[in-house]
Amino acid sequence: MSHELQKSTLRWGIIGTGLISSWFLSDMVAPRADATANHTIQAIGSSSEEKGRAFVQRLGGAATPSVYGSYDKVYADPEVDIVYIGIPHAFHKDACLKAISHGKHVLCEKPFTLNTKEAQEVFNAAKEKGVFVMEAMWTRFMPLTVQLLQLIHQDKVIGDVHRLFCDFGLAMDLDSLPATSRLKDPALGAGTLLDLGVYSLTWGLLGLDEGIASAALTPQVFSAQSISEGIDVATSVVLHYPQNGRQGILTSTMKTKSDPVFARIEGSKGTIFIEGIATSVPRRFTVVTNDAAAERQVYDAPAKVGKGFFYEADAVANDIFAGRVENATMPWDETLRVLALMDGIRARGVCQA
Ligand SMILES: NC(=O)C1=CN([C@@H]2O[C@H](COP(=O)(O)OP(=O)(O)OC[C@H]3O[C@@H](n4cnc5c(N)ncnc54)[C@H](OP(=O)(O)O)[C@@H]3O)[C@@H](O)[C@H]2O)C=CC1
Ligand SMILES: O=C1OC[C@@H](O)[C@H](O)[C@H]1O
Repeated sequence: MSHELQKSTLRWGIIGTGLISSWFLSDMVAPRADATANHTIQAIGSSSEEKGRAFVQRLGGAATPSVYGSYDKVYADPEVDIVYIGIPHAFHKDACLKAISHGKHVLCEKPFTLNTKEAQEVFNAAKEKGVFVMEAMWTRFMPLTVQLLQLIHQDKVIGDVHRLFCDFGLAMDLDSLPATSRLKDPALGAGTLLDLGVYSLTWGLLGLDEGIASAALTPQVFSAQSISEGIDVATSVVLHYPQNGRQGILTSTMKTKSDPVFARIEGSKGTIFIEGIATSVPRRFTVVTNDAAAERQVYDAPAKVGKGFFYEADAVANDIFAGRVENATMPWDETLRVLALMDGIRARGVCQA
């Protein structure tokens, strides 16, 4: 690395000033009683300095970052420890590689890259440079997710898991969006699988099997995608585990909004219902056992301070302070595994919408 990392505070450079960067930044500057690391917003990189300044002003708060009218200046800023990449999917790989080449650590939004090959290139570069890199799959870091997985896999509150259903649907009026929107333009990596289905797939993988990365079981995958104007507007995936007969039915769509109860996990002793404002943000789950006399158990997320991006950010900071280049909850092999499944789903074939 080109500078000595200040051990007590992780200094973030954010590239892109769209929706996710605004959410991430506001979480980073919000005071929190339960923080396990300190963060500061050191720099913002935008396609224009004016846009970057308006972004900082709009968000207000305590952040007084350097504002640059280019991403390159963020990568080159010696005061920046880590680059947060909040730009369209198609640009993730290049942004990661540029940040890494300047010796920066990287937290890159989901999907990490467009495909496995790109991700492997980034991880190879990170390995060579000795920097930390992680896909920002924030849902995995939320305390409610961690608690849920503990109850399923260690405490076995619903016995043997049989099936898991998960949906992420948003009703998007694609006609009203400009052709350049990241949600519409195939060249930017648009489509439900990479944008929304990655969460349904994540819940399926985590709920049906306690192993991740190389410790995970390999499921058979069946899938169908509805393609319209070059992007998948709906994707359905069935995971089948021949090892134990478990099945996951995992869907994403741009046509309709998911029910607030976005997932259901059925086991030999009961069922768990997961709900939230989006499939990426679980706020509550309910355990209903087959024992008719038993009370249903409701588990809520901790009282809301921000959106919840600080859980992943704290984990990243603590890894970096400890000298680790990967995170145990979202290691490189896990990102590669999810991308490989999505590569296969897209290669498998499609129907016109
Ligand atoms: N974790 C989560 O819950 C969420 C994650 N995401 C992820 O975050 C990333 C960005 O999504 P989101 O913030 O919604 O996207 P937006 O369209 O709101 O913003 C993207 C930003 O990227 C920059 N950009 C660079 N090149 C382009 C281009 N050709 N077209 C459009 N924007 C460009 C722009 O910033 P500038 O002009 O300042 O450079 C723009 O504001 C994606 O990977 C997405 O999947 C998105 C929403 C939620
Ligand atoms: O990650 C996401 O979650 C929320 C959605 O609004 C967004 O399109 C997607 O990128």
